[in-house]
Amino acid sequence: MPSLLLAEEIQSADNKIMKPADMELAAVEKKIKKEKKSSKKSKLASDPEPDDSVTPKKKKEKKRKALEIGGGGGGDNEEEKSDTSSEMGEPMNKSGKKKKKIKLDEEKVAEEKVIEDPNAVSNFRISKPLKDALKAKGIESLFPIQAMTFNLVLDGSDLVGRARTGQGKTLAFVLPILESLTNGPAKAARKTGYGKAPSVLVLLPTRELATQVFADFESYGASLGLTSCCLYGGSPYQPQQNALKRGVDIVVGTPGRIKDHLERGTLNLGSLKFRVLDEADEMLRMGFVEDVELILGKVQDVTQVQTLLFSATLPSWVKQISTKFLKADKKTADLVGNEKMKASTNVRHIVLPCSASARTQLIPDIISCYSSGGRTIIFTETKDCASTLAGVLPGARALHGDIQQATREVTLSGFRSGKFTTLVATNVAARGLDIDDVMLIIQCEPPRDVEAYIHRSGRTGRAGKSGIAVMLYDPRKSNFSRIERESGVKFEHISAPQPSDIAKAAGADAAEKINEISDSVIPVFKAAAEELLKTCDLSPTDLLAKALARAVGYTEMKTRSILTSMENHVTLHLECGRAMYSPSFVYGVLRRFLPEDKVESIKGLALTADGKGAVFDVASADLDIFLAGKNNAAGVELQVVKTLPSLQEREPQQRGRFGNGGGGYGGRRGGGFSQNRRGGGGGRFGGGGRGGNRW
Ligand SMILES: Nc1ncnc2c1ncn2[C@@H]1O[C@H](COP(=O)(O)OP(=O)(O)OP(=O)(O)O)[C@@H](O)[C@H]1O
Repeated sequence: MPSLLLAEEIQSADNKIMKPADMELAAVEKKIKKEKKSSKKSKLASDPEPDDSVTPKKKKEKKRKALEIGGGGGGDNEEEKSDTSSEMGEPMNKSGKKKKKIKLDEEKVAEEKVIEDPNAVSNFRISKPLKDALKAKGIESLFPIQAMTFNLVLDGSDLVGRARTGQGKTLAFVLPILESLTNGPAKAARKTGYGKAPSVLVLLPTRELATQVFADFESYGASLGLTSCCLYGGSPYQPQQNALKRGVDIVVGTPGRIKDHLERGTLNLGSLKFRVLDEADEMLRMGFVEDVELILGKVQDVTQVQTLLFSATLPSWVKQISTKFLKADKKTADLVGNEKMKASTNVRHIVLPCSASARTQLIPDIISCYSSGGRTIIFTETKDCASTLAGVLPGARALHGDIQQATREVTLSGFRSGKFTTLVATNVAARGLDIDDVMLIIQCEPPRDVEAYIHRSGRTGRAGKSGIAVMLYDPRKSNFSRIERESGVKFEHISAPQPSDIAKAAGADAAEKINEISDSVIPVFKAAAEELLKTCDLSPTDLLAKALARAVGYTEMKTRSILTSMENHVTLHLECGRAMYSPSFVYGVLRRFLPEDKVESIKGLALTADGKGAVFDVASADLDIFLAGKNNAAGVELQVVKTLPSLQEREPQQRGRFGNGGGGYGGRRGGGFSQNRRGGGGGRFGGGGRGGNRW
């Protein structure tokens, strides 16, 4: 039975199972030994053994020398500087007083262990060139998943590794593989010379992710003289073929293109020492697993190959299917384990009710409220939705599987470099992508499975930074309780930011900037300003307020409903003293005091969880009609809602072949807003050919 290494266990070089506490103590013991050795040396130096042959003159000379050694150091530490020897060989301070012997004991060194980092790169069997490469990127200490698995991989184990998103799983396999190929067990078997067959194969679910992991292997591998290439679809075969012909150590790629090279005979996997499935659960899912199985099966002797599986999500079925590829004595390093929270703990997870029709107005305000000026990734369920939304959001670009590969690469590099800061993507960007300064993730609706939620929200809050993930949901069509249950996330419930809140912040910002404007503009605008003051009956303050509004792009102030986030709508709560158990019952109550056209105009009708009432949106212009009408209906309570009451959950509508259920938002017959979003061809996210690229 493979041993399960949880967060509290870690493999030592001699295969003893160490707990981090043990490891820390080992480091402490090592430090004590080092301190004792050095204190003995310094003691000897400052307090040599009494020597009978030493005459008084020589003794004085020795003492002077000892004084120099003890007191001559330039160190900061007063003790070091002033540490000198006395006749009794005891260390003395500058004033010549005897100093208490510095006793190095566990407590003292234990205090220092706070300074000593057990995960420091120097504590691991990492060669200097690789250490220097890590240091050049500011990495001096390994993340927990890396520290936990480094020795396991370097010493030859098959491994299943899990850590939450953004916790450094890539280097958890890159570092030990590179070390093993150049200074470890795989070194002898590594092929060399022109046309060498690769020793490492790394499979990823998307081209973008393959490119990203390839970049790590290429930059760190170069420090050890190892070469890599990246094989993914949508790009020319020839350069890939040339690289394989010259010979590489490491091949990174997507299954579709790797399979093509195998069929063409341009890729030989017969000498592999490592097989890695990153985002393993995705790689073993329907649509990939057949290609993956065929590719992994190309090795001649599986006993000579180490297989590593990594992901932030490892549903239970993965463990069964992975036994096909892993040795019986595989190790499991699981930093998530049975913890309830499976998503990133560095992320604020927020839900916000919003109808599909309100998204394009609401999303820019969510970005201005929550992106803190950083980058935003917006996830949609279909490619068409991604393209449509990117087309209407100022400065946004789309990324999905129907876009030409060259355009995808330009888009992603533009997003990484900050040429634009809003990316609208399908799940092609959900996993693994590591992009600096992504502060906000918006999901337009709850995704189909909890893994998608965990990976999408994990594009922010990486490497210990914080982030915000906002998930929009249409109270009538979908709910998020399953995601909440399965991900362990406790969502923060907020209602849509009101346009007035956004405008207020923008206005204050604009007012501040007024003082930065050069006086040179005054003569040009003075006449118009005087004319305005003369002809307009507003006070100067009100006039200035309008000028500020205009400056930040507002010509009117709209309200936004809290149920559907639709502008110029307001949410009402209806009760009638009896249980309200169906929408048609609610329409019947409304017909008792409203004309038919007003009844039909309500939007987003949803029943409250207590079964006593209903909420719905009405046009702000009709509010008085609704409130006046209820006075003629005995027992009817109708009021404007300030905070959304909890609503009856609805099973997400079965999405048709083309995206959603076709019904959509609005009146009784769902006749409101309906998006007939084409989902494209086959595959889970439409479009996409064989495994390689389904989003
Ligand atoms: N030891 C380290 N010290 C500092 N930064 C690190 C360290 N290891 C990795 N990083 C950085 O952390 C970020 C996340 O790493 P990585 O993309 O490998 O995470 P991941 O666990 O694979 O995430 P995901 O589950 O989303 O794929 C990267 O920017 C990486 O450079």
